[in-house]
Amino acid sequence: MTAILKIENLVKRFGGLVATDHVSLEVMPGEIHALIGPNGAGKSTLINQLCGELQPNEGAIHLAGRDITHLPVPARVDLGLGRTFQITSLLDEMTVRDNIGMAVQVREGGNFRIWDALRRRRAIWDETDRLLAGCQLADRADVVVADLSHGEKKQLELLVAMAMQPRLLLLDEPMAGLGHLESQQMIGMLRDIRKEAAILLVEHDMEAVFALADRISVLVYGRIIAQGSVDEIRNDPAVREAYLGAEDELC
Ligand SMILES: Nc1ncnc2c1ncn2[C@@H]1O[C@H](COP(=O)(O)OP(=O)(O)OP(=O)(O)O)[C@@H](O)[C@H]1O
Repeated sequence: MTAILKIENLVKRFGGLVATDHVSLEVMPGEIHALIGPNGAGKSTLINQLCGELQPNEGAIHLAGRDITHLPVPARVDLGLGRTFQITSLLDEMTVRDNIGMAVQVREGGNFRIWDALRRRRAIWDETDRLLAGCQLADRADVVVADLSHGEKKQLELLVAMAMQPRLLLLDEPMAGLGHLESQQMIGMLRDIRKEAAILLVEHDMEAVFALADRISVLVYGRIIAQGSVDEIRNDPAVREAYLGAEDELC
């Protein structure tokens, strides 16, 4: 089976600092692969190279078998790379349904200026309703974004990303700022989403990582120090020492 994402020996230097140091990992179809590590480990630098916002100094990135290392951001999106954009990308005065519908429309090649004419098209709303079905947000479809809670905005952000039909979704701390109930809802959404897109999950919330991940890579000072299943990572002495330190944090 071809990996959806294959990263080979990715190196990114900022002057004398090696922020990602020969990082290699694979994400298989249907898999949730978590990337964990302490502050400054290089997680965001890695994600930014995958998105195309940073160019690596060495190494290669393959998406579903295609070398995307030197492709610009929009070309990567066209090939199926998706990410969330930290709520700021949501349109505050528009409803939940319109935000998703607009993203569906963008994927189909339309643009914001002709949105009013396009919003009457049935196919857009069928796809929007499909994305909303089964989500907590379905009951809030006609609420404007400005009136949503933080957790609801994060759920909407995820649905907007899924409207682009990515093969691989890059998620940078989806649990950040969520309460316990909202985190549980987010975990449920991510479990559903994995049926449609593989996920590379950067997350500090270990409860969520252990609940969701098929495989975990541990990044410390730019290097992968361990890769494995939840049990393998939990029981790895090097991970305990280098990353979390306190044993009970991994339980
Ligand atoms: N544009 C930049 N110029 C110089 N140094 C940078 C730049 N971006 C990141 N760094 C450095 O690279 C290292 C990795 O940073 P990065 O933000 O990728 O870590 P992180 O694992 O995402 O941390 P956090 O969990 O705090 O978000 C850090 O030492 C950081 O200071």
